[in-house]
Amino acid sequence: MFRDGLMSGKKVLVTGGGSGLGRSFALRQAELGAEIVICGRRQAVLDETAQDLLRAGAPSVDIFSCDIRDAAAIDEMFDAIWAKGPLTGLINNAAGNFVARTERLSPKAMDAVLNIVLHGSLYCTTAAGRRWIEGGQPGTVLSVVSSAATSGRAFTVPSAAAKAGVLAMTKSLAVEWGPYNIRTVAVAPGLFPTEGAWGNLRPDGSDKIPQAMEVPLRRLGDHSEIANLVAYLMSDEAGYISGECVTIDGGRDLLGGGGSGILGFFDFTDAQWETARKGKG
Ligand SMILES: CCCCCCCCC/C=C/C(=O)SCCNC(=O)CCNC(=O)[C@H](O)C(C)(C)COP(=O)(O)OP(=O)(O)OC[C@H]1O[C@@H](n2cnc3c(N)ncnc32)[C@H](O)[C@@H]1OP(=O)(O)O
Ligand SMILES: NC(=O)C1=CN([C@@H]2O[C@H](COP(=O)(O)OP(=O)(O)OC[C@H]3O[C@@H](n4cnc5c(N)ncnc54)[C@H](OP(=O)(O)O)[C@@H]3O)[C@@H](O)[C@H]2O)C=CC1
Repeated sequence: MFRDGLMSGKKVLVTGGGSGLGRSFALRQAELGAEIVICGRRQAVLDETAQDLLRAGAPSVDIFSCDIRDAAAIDEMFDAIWAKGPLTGLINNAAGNFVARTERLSPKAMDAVLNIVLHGSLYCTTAAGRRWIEGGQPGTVLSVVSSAATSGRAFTVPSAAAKAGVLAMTKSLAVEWGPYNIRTVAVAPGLFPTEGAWGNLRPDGSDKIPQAMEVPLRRLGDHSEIANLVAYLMSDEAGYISGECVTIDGGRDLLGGGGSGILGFFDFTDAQWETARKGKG
């Protein structure tokens, strides 16, 4: 689909790039010639993916065990990256999310999600932007949001609120940093199977109908479809796109309110919520 070497000369950090969609984004850009940096909390996951990235063709791969809730740790990571050469792009992909009745959330539970998604994305974005501006270098920030950012989503309220914040950040910085030749864009994925999303968001009994039936195109997304979109948006071919959020969900958001998958939770019993919370769902 793309010319060989589309991403040659690029160096991209994917937060949460060791697994799930982030891993697929990193792999696709490695195939297209980008140097890759990934971070996450689990060292073993990062190590394994680093080998896959080299095999895929990345000219270099760096990994950082870094919790993006920690602004100081992020700054250290960015210093270490810049010491070897500046990034050209950042993908805010790492996230945390789970289903719960909002009125029962503890402050710690709210913070767990907000600190990863909203604070982590803002810390990483400013860590990159500050360095690009000081160095007089262009850059691209792509943030992975969801249709919850615009439509809201019941039972995952901290995530919806955080994603809305990240989308507002994207649109705000497209203006503020445009004169520095820094682009900020977003993608809003629909249903793309990953361990994290399916493990945390689909406890037993929550699917009233088969998941594919929540989608007008009658199927789930394939990782290659969103990885190609992300590669395009990160490339110079998308050089005039800024402040935009591209939805890639087979039309699911147009069903309204986060899809019919929500309906199962209205009838959840206390026992089902407890099972979901313990991760057995
Ligand atoms: C398929 C369809 C796609 C549908 C498509 C819809 C797409 C929506 C868009 C977003 C999708 C995604 O992000 S999918 C990505 C999902 N991936 C992940 O979540 C992976 C990373 N997640 C995590 O690490 C954890 O789940 C998370 C809890 C967020 C953070 O872990 P921590 O170890 O930091 O936190 P913990 O110490 O375990 O918990 C912190 C507090 O949160 C509470 N807590 C934890 N889980 C809880 C739960 N289920 N219900 C209530 N409360 C909970 C704990 O009790 C603690 O509060 P106290 O008891 O008070 O101490
Ligand atoms: N899959 C889907 O259908 C959808 C996904 N999305 C979005 O796509 C993105 C990827 O989701 P998905 O791949 O499904 O999620 P996963 O849970 O599978 O992956 C999340 C990644 O983020 C990392 N991560 C989580 N918390 C932190 C942290 N505090 N610091 C550093 N890294 C962290 C995890 O690594 P580790 O645990 O090792 O830290 C993991 O590699 C997210 O932004 C999500 O909101 C949006 C809509 C739908």
